[in-house]
Amino acid sequence: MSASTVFAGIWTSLPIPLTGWILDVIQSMGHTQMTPVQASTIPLFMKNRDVVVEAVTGSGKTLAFVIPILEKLVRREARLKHDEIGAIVISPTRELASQIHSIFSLFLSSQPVDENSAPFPSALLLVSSEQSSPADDIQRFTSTGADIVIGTPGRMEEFLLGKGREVADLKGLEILVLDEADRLLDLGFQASLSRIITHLPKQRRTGLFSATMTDADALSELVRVGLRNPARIIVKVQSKKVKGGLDCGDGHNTEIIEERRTPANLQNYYIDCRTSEKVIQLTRIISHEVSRNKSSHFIIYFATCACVDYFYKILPMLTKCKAVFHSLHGNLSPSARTKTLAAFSSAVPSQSYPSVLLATDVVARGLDLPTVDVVIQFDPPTDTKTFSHRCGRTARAGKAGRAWVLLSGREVDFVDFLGVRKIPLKKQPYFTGESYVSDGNNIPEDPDVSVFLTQIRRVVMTDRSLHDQSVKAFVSFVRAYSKHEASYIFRIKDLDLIGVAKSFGLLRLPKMPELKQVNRESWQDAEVAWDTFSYLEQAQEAKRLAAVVQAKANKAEHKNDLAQKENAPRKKHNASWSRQTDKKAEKERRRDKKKMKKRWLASQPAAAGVPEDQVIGKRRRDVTDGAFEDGDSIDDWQELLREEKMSKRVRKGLVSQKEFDEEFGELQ
Ligand SMILES: Nc1ncnc2c1ncn2[C@@H]1O[C@H](COP(=O)(O)OP(=O)(O)OP(=O)(O)O)[C@@H](O)[C@H]1O
Repeated sequence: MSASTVFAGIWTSLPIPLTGWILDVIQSMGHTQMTPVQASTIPLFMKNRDVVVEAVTGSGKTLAFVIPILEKLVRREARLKHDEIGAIVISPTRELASQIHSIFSLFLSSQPVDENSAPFPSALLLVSSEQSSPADDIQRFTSTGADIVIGTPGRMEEFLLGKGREVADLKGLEILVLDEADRLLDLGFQASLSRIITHLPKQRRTGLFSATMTDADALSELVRVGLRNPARIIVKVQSKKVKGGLDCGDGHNTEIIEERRTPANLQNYYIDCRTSEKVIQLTRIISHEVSRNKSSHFIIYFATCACVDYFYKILPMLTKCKAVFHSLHGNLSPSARTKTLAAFSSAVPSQSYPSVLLATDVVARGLDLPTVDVVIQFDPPTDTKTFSHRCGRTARAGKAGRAWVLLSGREVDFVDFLGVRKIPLKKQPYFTGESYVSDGNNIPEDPDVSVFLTQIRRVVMTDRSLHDQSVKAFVSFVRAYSKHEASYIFRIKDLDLIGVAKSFGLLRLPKMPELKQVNRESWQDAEVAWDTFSYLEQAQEAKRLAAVVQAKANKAEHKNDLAQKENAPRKKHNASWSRQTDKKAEKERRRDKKKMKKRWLASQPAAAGVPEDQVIGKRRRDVTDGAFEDGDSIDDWQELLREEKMSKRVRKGLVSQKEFDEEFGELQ
């Protein structure tokens, strides 16, 4: 660590002296003194206390649990048996778990050879990878044994509660460490963590470590994680701030001491710009950092995996310097992630070839990349804790570092929001270009917005898959934006979506509900021959062409269907017209019958008080006698009889009027 770091004494000043070879390894790392978090945590954790530790990023928390774990295992009266596990460390990401594993390996590989006892076995790493399945984890454990097991929650659960149950003995477990504990106790990991913890013996020490372990987190989780009477260790950072204008009468400004939750050597800046100007500012920050501060190692954070993928393709065309770009996010395969991280961290960047890692929050926590000079948050994170962790990838171990965040419009309120949480930010003026003219009051949109838009579009138009990626990135960004924790600052309705579309260099606006009400005055689609706009990749292009043919066929079919449908209603209309005429004819026929019936009834004895059924009987007789001379068919008269009967049933309530009407139409 640099001279500006406050150290907390030499290693030999610890109340319980460290084992010789462990001390040697620490010295070989170049760490001559303890950091404050190490000086306060190591003695307590070694003395069987549970601990809840909060100290800023890059302050050396890893050794604060690695050393006590090793010391506990070394000091055991009896060595752990082959199938026994003595310590478990859980971390939220595979990268962080691997990093912790490599530190344990450094120690364990340096143990002295003892003729009387076997060396401590290597620590076992449980993370997802193409090379190692959960079955391999079991196989590695049974063949070599492991006193220390490190892993991500999912894989750890699979091991401890799955097949590992049959081969691993947890009775001797002495320590459980949750690194980035607040993240592990978040909703996403909660269920898995609870199952693991319930499975572990209660007689153990537990340590929770994080840079953002707030009191609320710690207290609410103590019971759940099974901590007993823990020691709460908070390492505070204080920095001097010159309060301008507070003149004490001697012409000097007053210096005040302020507490902060970010490393003392981290300078945190924000730039207020339009959404459409974000990419311009990003490229200018990189140029500024390279030329002014000789920075060569950058991490740039984006909101989503799709944004990382897209800007990984676009940014190299826009940055002035010849940077080497890397991309890392959770949708990449484990081996791609490992390769990228190795390439980025081992790169020997120079001012002329800076190394730039584009990433999502999968790289926000815990990763120790000591050479990172600058962190740029292209998109602000969804919560303040992540803000600290992202910034904390630079200014580690006492080194200087700078972090930048781009904020637009109402988002600037986020600065005060962070200030309250002891994360101070300084405003940095907008980086202007050569053609930028401002009249001081009314600042126009940077003319380079249209220059960049044209440039990005030119690139996008070289390959249709870039267009697909741009849309995917845009949509994913809008969706992510609406999930911000500080939703009253990051409001989707305040977001300048056209500005976002411009900075993404979209060729046209996608169809999405968020864009429905948007004023499109300042937007113009790119001129694209969509039918011939092709994919560079042959298989993908062949698929597109096949889809075009299919779409044409579908269209023709659809046209046909439409034509048929257009005819269909006419037919229906005709049909109904003809039905109407039929109905009319039927009506007339029935009216005639009715008249006939009336005439006939008038001539019957019913009029003289003869009961109805007898009348009908008489009628029937008359029918059969051929008493009617007007030539109506017998069928008609039979129907009249049926009708007569049914009307009687209606009157008795045995048949409904509706049924009657259905049967005899408007005869009534
Ligand atoms: N006593 C020490 N003296 C000098 N450097 C140290 C010391 N202890 C650790 N370091 C270095 O400090 C850097 C940061 O350490 P570490 O990764 O443990 O930080 P951390 O507090 O866990 O950070 P984060 O919160 O980001 O996970 C590492 O490069 C490590 O080698």
